[in-house]
Amino acid sequence: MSAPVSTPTERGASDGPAAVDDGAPALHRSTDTAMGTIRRGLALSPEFTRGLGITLLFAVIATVGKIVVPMAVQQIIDNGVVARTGRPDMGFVTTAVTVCAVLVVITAFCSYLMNVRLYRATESGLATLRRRAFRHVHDLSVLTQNSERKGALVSRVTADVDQISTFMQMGGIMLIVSSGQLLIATALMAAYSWQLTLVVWLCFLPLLFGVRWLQRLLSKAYLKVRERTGDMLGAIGETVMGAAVIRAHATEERTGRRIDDTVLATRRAQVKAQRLSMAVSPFAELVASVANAAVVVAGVWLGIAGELTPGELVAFLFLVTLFVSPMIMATEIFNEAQNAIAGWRRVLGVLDTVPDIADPGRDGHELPRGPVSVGFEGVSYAYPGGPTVLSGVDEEIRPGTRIAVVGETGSGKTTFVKLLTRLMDPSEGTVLLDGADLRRVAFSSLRRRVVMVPQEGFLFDSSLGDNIRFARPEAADAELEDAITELGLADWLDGLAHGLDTPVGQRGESLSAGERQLVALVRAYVADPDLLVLDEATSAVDPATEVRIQRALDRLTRGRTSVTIAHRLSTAEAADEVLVFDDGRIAQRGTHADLVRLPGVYADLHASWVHSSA
Ligand SMILES: Nc1ncnc2c1ncn2[C@@H]1O[C@H](COP(=O)(O)OP(=O)(O)OP(=O)(O)O)[C@@H](O)[C@H]1O
Repeated sequence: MSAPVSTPTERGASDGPAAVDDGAPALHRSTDTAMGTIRRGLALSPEFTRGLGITLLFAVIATVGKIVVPMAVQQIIDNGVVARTGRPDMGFVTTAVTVCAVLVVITAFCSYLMNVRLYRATESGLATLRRRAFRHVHDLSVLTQNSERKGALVSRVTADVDQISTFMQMGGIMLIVSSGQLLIATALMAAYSWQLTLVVWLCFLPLLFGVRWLQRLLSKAYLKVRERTGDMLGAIGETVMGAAVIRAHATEERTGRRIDDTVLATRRAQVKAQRLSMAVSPFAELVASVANAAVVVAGVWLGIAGELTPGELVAFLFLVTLFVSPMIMATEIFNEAQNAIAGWRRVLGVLDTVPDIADPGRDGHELPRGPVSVGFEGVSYAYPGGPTVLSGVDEEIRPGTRIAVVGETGSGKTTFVKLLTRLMDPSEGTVLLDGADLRRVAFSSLRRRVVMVPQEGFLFDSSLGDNIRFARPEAADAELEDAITELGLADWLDGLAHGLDTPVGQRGESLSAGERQLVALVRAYVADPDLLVLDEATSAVDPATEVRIQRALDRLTRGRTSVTIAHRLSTAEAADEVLVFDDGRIAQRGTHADLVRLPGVYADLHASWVHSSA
C-alpha cells in the first residue's frame, strides 16, 4: 500500500511506560475507584452532563408527581369518604380526583421530556467517546496496536462503549428517578408516621450493607466479563481474517476448539457475574415483603393507639411500594453500573495509552521539496523487551539515489525502513532527512514527502480510482489516467472493462496479486513523494504483469530518492547502490557490479538468487 507514513507512531524500545496524554482536558486520571472512573468518563464526554439541570428539574417534577396518588387516596378516604359531616362528600372526591388526574398528566409529560433529554445527552456523550477512542487507536503506534489483537481493540471501543450506553440510557435515567423517589417517599412517609418510617428503614439497612459488599465482588466479576468478551471477539476476528490459511492447513477443528475455549471462558465469567447479581434482587424482594408485613402490623397497632388514621395507613402502604420499587431498581441498576464501569475502565485504558511517537506539530520542521538525502548516525534498535536487532548503522544516502536493501531473512531490513519512515524511533542514534532529525519533522511534512509501499498494499472495498487517489482524494480521473499512462500501464487500464470504476472488492480480492501491486505503485505515484520506501512484493506474478511492475517501478523511482527492500536480483542490479544487511549490521555497500565480484554476503546471496532462478 502506498499510504503515506501516516501511522507514524510506533513504540520504541527506549520509551518509558505509558503515561497519559490524550489531548483531553486535565482530568482526574484515577480509574482505580468506581467514582474515579465515572468522573473521568464524564469529563471525557461533557455531553453527558450538559443541560443536566433542566433534565433534573423534569425528573423532580416527574418524581414528586408520584406522591400525588397516595396523598389523594389519603385525602379521599379521610376527608371525602369519611367527611366531618359523617356522610361522603362527593364534591370533595370529584375535585380531588380531577386535580389528581391533571397532575398525573403533567407528571407523565415531564417524565417523557426527561427521558428524551437523557437519551439525547447520553447518545451525544457516547458518540464523543467512540470518536475519541477510535481516533486514539489510530494514533497508537503499529507496535502498540499489535500488542493487542485487533478484535480485542475493536471490542474496547464498540462492545465496551455499548455497555456504558446500556447503563447510561436505562440505568442513568432510573438512577435519577429512583433516588428522587426514595427521598420523597421517605419524606412523606415521615410526615405520616416517623415510627413506621423507622420500621421501613430498619428493614432495608441490611440490604444497603449487603449491596456495598457485593459491589466489590461484582466489580471484579464484570471486569473479567469484559476482558473475556474482548478475548473472544479478538479470537473470532483473527480466525475470520485468517480463514483461508485455516482451511489451507485443515486446522478448522483446532481453530474451532480455540474459539470454543474463549466462548466458554466468556460464558463462565458471565454466569459467575450473573449468579452474584441474581442474589441481589431476591434478597431485596424478601426485605420488601418483610417491610410490608412489619408496616401492616405496626400500622394497625398505631391505628388502635389512635396515632394513625385509616387513610394515612393506606397512603403509607402505597408509599412503601413507592419506596420499595426504587430500592429494588437501585440494586438492578447497580449491576448495570458495575458492568458499565468495567467497560468505561477498558475504554479509558485505551485512551490512557500514550501515542509513543510524538508529532512535533506546528513547531516541527518542514522539509523542503525535492529529492531527499537520508542519514543514519550511530543508529541501533531493539524491540521492546527484545535484543538489539540493528546496531551501529552509520550511512548516508545521497538525494535521488536508488538504493536496494538486501540481506538474509531477519537481518534487519524491515527494521531499517521502519526507522527511516519513523514508524519507530531508534533506541540509540539519529535518523536524518535532509539533515533534519526525523523526530523534529512535522508529521504533515513527513507524510507529504515520504511514502512507504509495503509488500501487500491494503486496498479498500471501493473502486480502483478511489484506491489510487487515496492519498490525494481531490485528484481528478484525468490525473489518475495520466499517472497510469506515465507509469506505462495504460494497456492494463484499457484491459479493465470498467476502467477506474472497477470495484476492487474487500481488501482488493477482486484483483490479482500483481494488479494489487500495480494499484499500490500508481497510488504512490499520485501521492508524489520525494522519498519512496518500498518493500518489494515476493508473490509470484505472471510474466506480463512482472514486466509491467518493473516498468512502473522504474518510472516511479526515477528522479526520487528510493530505498527498496529487494527480493529479486533484477531490483538489486538496477539500483544505484546496494546495502547488504547481515545480522543487524550493514556488512557491505556498493554497486551490484562491484559487490558481486567480492567474496562476502552479497556474493553468496547472488549465488543463491541465480541458483533459484536457474
Ligand atoms: N515487532 C517485533 N517485535 C519483536 N521483534 C521483532 C519485531 N519485528 C521484527 N523483530 C525481530 O527483529 C529482527 C529483524 O527483523 P526484520 O523484520 O527487520 O528482518 P528482515 O531482514 O526484514 O526480515 P525479512 O526479510 O524476513 O522480512 C528479527 O530477529 C525479528 O525477529
